[in-house]
Parts: sequence; structure tokens; C-alpha cells
Amino acid sequence: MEPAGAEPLLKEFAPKVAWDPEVEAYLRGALGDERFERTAAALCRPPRTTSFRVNTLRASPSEVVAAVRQQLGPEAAEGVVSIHPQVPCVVLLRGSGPHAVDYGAAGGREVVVSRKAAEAVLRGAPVYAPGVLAASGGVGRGDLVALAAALERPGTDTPEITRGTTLYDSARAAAAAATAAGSAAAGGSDAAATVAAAAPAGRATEAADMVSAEVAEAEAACGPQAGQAGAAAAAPAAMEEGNGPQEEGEAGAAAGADAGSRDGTATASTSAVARPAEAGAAPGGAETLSLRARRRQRHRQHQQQLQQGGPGAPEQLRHKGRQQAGPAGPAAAPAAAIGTGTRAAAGAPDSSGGAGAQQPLPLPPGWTASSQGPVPPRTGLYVGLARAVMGRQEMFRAREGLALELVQPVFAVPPAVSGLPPGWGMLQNLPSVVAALVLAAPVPVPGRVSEGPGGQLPGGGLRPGLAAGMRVLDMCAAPGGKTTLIAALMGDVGEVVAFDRTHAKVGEVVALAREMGVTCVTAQKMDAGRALALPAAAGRPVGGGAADAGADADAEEAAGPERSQQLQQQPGPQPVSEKARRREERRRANMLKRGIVPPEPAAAAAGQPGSFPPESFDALLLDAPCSALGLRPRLQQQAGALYLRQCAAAQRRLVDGAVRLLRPGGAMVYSTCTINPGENEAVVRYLLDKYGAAMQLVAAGPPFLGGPGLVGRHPTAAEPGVPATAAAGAAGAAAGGHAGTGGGSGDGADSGGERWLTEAEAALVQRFDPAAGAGAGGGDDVAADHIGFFVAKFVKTGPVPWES
Ligand SMILES: C[S@@+](CC[C@H](N)C(=O)[O-])C[C@H]1O[C@@H](n2cnc3c(N)ncnc32)[C@H](O)[C@@H]1O
Repeated sequence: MEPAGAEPLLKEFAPKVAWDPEVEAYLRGALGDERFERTAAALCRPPRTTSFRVNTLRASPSEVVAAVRQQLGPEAAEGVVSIHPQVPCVVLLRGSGPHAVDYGAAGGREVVVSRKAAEAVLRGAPVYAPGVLAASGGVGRGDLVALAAALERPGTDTPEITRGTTLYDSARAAAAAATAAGSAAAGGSDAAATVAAAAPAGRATEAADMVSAEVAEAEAACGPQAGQAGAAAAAPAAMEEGNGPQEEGEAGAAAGADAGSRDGTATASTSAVARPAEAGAAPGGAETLSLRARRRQRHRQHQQQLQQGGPGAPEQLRHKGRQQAGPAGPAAAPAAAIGTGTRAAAGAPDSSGGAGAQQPLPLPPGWTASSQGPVPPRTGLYVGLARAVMGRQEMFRAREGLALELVQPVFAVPPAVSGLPPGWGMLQNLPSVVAALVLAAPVPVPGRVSEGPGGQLPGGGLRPGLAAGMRVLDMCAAPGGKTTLIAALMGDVGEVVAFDRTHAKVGEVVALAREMGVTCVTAQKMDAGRALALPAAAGRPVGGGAADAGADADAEEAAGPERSQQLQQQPGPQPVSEKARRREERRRANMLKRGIVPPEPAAAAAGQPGSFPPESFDALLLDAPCSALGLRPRLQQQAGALYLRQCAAAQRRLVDGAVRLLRPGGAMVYSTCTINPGENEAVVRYLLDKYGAAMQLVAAGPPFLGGPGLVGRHPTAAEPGVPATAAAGAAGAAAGGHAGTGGGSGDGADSGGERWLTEAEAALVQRFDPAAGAGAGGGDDVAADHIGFFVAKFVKTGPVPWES
């Protein structure tokens, strides 16, 4: 029966993600308030365009388009699949959103998933068992549930939700209310009828299924009274997976609720508790009970106390992290019977069976009638409507497997391209593809000056950034998306040396290279900051120990005291014991077995084993580890000011090595997936200020798909990479400081502060703005809906001295 006034409970997706206050003030100062707001809103959403980079060694873009069309069917593919007009090796798959979702269809049942799982859901993924944190007590296979992210308090994961937490089950509560309403519902009150209609068929049976043998044992020991039979059976079911006292409060609510559903519809559960009742209460029985059973018993005693209005009863319900439902007693009875929401405590039910239970039951404040029953007020961050593939208990017991599949997504992402033959390409965000293409774009021959985008000079003077036969370094390569694209752009001829810092990550590069069928990639475990081998006479490696005092300080700041000690102890050649030699041999053999090229022992003479002498590479990509503040969607921004400083310091250290590893005439691309100017424009400024005599900024394109960089300086930040204080940031914003549009000095003059680019320099780099095509509040150009990204390109015009 459709209750009167029921309508879909549509909810818009409009999360308010909290930032670290210092970081927010800094970014507001950098971008200006309006751009910051748009950027922050865009970062909560996934890009609506998915890009598939075609591996042109194996397939052509039109073959990929044809295969995807065939997979989708001509109608579904219409307007969804296309080749990127400026980046022909990319096939675009368009999605849509955000769409309003009818959470009312879930009838109050919900599942809370981890933040990461919620972000994956927004990108169209289903939820696997490990991502489930909490679920309503009665969720069974096939049920529709509202999916929420564990993020109800901005800035922190909701502390009271841990894996296995039982959420309040409004279906049960409604059922209880229906029973409590009893004759009142029959009396014709609309509200009472709404509540009474809400008891979903089959819930009680499901509850009975959840009553375990242990529960029966507990019942036997404590001998439930007739009126509590249902409650006694249901409470443990709700607590089964619970974790501590706070669940007891909820269990109480569920218990009261289930009593109703049982009375109304079930026989199985009644018989489940009948046996113990027959057994009667054994006074000493509690001694033999399990801890869990004793908790349940205590809980039921509390319930009884409450029902009898016993002293101190309300305290029993005041559990940590819960809100009180309001005063107990007859006036609060309806709200108490129905409950006040997922994370609200149960109020004291009016158990007198008297006045309260006889009154018609209005919906409590904030509740909504839906076609499936009353729904509690929702405060969570909801990310879609899903169908449970597993029952509640299985979700928590299973270590793997599909737990929930999306029924109504907030964002419709294009279907997976999983049906394509292996090696035809990979999902890779467009700015990443652009970064590798930019490296390949022609660069001016050293000695000549580039003039504006394109770097074209009258009469030519250009040479390719990448070409077959070159030796190229990808300094931070895993999982290898750009490495394999670079290899393909070189026609798989030459050598692409790919560093990453763990064996596991190097393994990812090896695996991807295999899948893509490229053979010119040499993946190597290496701390890229220590990859530069110096002649023994030069002492410490430049890239690793940093070239000067400033960089040393940066490295120490980035790495902490332990690493700084290591830096000072950089060894020259060390005597090697027989045992160490054998261990090294085994390690190398193992690496070779896994397809990883071990560093050459001979090169270990100065610096890190496997390190390279200066000027070893014809081209170089530094896709730096960064704060990743451009990745989307992000439902929480955890980065703090110190972390941003550390990222920038580590990047400067990597730059110090990179400029030396590149040979004169070679091209270098520096890229990040962050919107933080401290890691983008400020790092470019650092490189130009320090190595400007040998490194020239050139146009980062074609293709040119991003916007210009930020000009001038941060209005308030005091030193490179250091965010402004909240107060200073607010002052800067109030003063209208918007360096991104020229609010700073724009001359790069050194009067302190975090300095960025000049107008001319800013025009050469590409800054991908996540708000550029994000819809709702930003632009609405689906094709321009990207992650935040930054690309700068340099050409080496002369040698960089060892000590500079
Ligand atoms: C932005 S990701 C690289 C993504 C990669 N370029 C791609 O397109 O697939 C940065 C990588 O740098 C690696 N990394 C971080 N610090 C490093 C270091 N000191 N040396 C080498 N790799 C490092 C991380 O492990 C991570 O895989």
C-alpha cells in the first residue's frame, strides 16, 4: 500500500568537504575565493569524461571506437564514444551527473562504506566486502539500501563507526511503531496509517533467520517475559556484529522495533524465543553465559528498568557519540518507537501499553514518508542507491567478493572497456597522456630562444623531444602509464629507464609494459633523488645529498632526521662481506626472475647502486610524487600544511637530480596531479632561479588543453611551499589578493614569499583546472572535465656544474 503523501526521497549530491584550515586559506589566497569554491566543489565529483589511451603499437583509435560501439550497441554508444579531436590516441567515453537519487526506495535501510569505497562508487564501481563498514540491522540479500560514506563529520572519519557497526534499522522501527499504533492505525489517522504501512513483509522472518543458537542459549538463561519475547530475540540479532556499548543502544532500538514486527507477521521468531521461555530463568544461569550473552541479558534488564521507569534509566541510553532522542515518556513515545535516525539513540519506549501506545503516531520531526515506509532524517553523505548482493552478516565476514551493486548512481560513468583485447590500451586520465605527448613535442635547439606557445622559431631550429633510439628516463614511473606511452611514441626503439622506489611498484611497471607489449622499458628500483652517480672525488651524490646547503635543508625537511643522517653518511665504495655478496646475488636473481632489471653492481662505486652518471639521458620525465590535490573525486581533503611543504621540498630535491641527469639539448617535463602552486609554479620558479643558465622553460605543448599557470607570488605565504596562516590567508583574500590573475608582483623579484611565474612563463605551462568543465557551478564542458594537473617543459641549454 502506498502511504498517503509518499513521494520519492530525492537527494542532490552536494557534499561540503572540509579542508585543513591553513591549506584552505593558502589556496584561497592563491586562487581567489570564487575559483577556490568552484575548484573545491569540482574535486568532490568524478570527471564526467573517461579517457582510454590507445596503445597504437597494438590497435588504432578507430578500431577501439568500433569495438566499444559494438560492445555497447549503437544506441547506447551514440554521443558517448569518440576520438579526442586534439589527442587522436585517446578515445573519450562520456558520462553524466550528478543525478538525484530516490533514497526513499531503500525504506530507511542503509550501508556505510569507507571513504575510498564511496569514491570508487562515484566512479561507477560496485562495493566489495572489505569496503563495508556498517549496515542497518536487517539488511538482507536483494534489499535496496542507501549507500553513505563514512564521513558525516567533515575532516574526520566518523569515529563511532567501525567495521561491523549496526546501524539503526528504520524498517524494524517502523514495524514496531505499526504494532504500537495498533488500533490507532485502524482508527484512520493518516500518520498512523503511514507508519503502520511501513512494516515491510518478510522482515520478521529475516530477523528470525538471524537468531543464532547462542541467542537461544541466552534466552534460556534469562527467561524473557512474554511481552519482551520478540525484543529479546531481535536484540542479539542486531548486536551480533556490533562492537561495544554503543551498539547496545541501537540494539535496544532494534529490539523494541522487532517486537512489533514479530508480533505482527512472524511465527518463526516467536517459536525461537518460546523454547527459552519454557525453559524458564535459571538464577545462576548467567554465570555460564558467554560475555556476549551476558551483555544481551544486561541490556534486556535495562530495557525492563526503562519500561518500568526505573531510576537512572535514561543514563543507560546515553551512549558515547549518540544524540539523545529527546525526553522519554508518553509524549515522546512515537519518536521513541520509530527512532530518530541512523545514529540517534533510542528514546525510552512507552511500554506502559497505555496512553502513548494508543495515540495515533505522527511522523517524528524530520522523518519523511516514502513509498517503502518512513525514513529517518539523513545527515550522511549519500553516494547512491544500491542492492545488497550479500546479507549483512556476510558483508562483514567475507574478506572479498561483491557486497553491493549500484542501482541508482549519482554519476553515470561510461561502461567499462573491459571487453577490449588485452594490450589495446588503458584507462589513463587525459592530462597524463598530455604530459607524455608534451615530452615528445619538438624543442628548440639549444642556443635559440623559444617565443611563445609552440616554441617555433623563424626558420625552424626545432628537434623532436622524443625519438626512436633515444635513452629516456622516467624518474617516478609506477604504475607505468606514461612510461609505456613514451615507449610507444619512440616506436619501442631505444631505452626507457623507469625508476620507482619499491619492488612492488617496479613490478607494476614491468607488468604494464608486458601487457602493452613494449620491450624497450627497463624498470629499476631506485630512489630517484639518489639516482645520480658522482665521481668519487665529488663526494656525496648531488641528486641524493642535494647540491647545496639550501637543497640539503630541503631534503632534510622532506625526509626527517633519520633520512638526513643517512644523507650525511652517503658512502663511497664499501668493503663487501662474502655473506652480503651472496645475499646481493640472490636478490638480483630474484629480481631477474620477476622481470625486473637489477641495478648494475659496477655502478655502485659512487652513490646508489645502479645510479647513473650526469647527462646520461636524452629526455626525462619527472612526474613527481605530490600531494595529489587534483585527484577526483575526493570526499575528504586530509593534506595539512606541513605535508604540502614536504612534498615541495621533495620535488625540489628530485629536480636537482633531474637537471644533472639530462644531457644538454635534451627535453624535460615536470608534472604533478596537484592544484597546489607550491608544488607547481613555485617548483618551476625554483628550477629557473637556480638552473636558469642551463635550463630554459619552453612551451608545454602541443597539445595545449590546460590553462596558463599562476603569475606573481602568493599574497601571504612566507617561503617556498609554506602555506599562509589562516589569519594571513583571510587577510590576503579580503585584500582581494588573487595572484593567479596577476595579484602578485608578477616580476619574480625576490622580496620574500612564495614566488611563481611571470606572465610570459605562465603562458608556457599548462595548468589543468578541475573546475573547468565540472558542471554545476563550474563550466559545463564535459570534454574539459579533468582532474587537476600541471605540466611544465624545459630544454637543457648547457651543462649544470656539480656544485651550483
Ligand atoms: C605520480 S606517481 C607516478 C605515476 C606514473 N608516472 C604514471 O603515469 O603511471 C609518483 C610515483 O613516484 C614514486 N616515487 C615517490 N618517491 C620516489 C622516489 N624518491 N624515487 C622514485 N620514485 C618515487 C611513487 O611510488 C609513485 O609511484
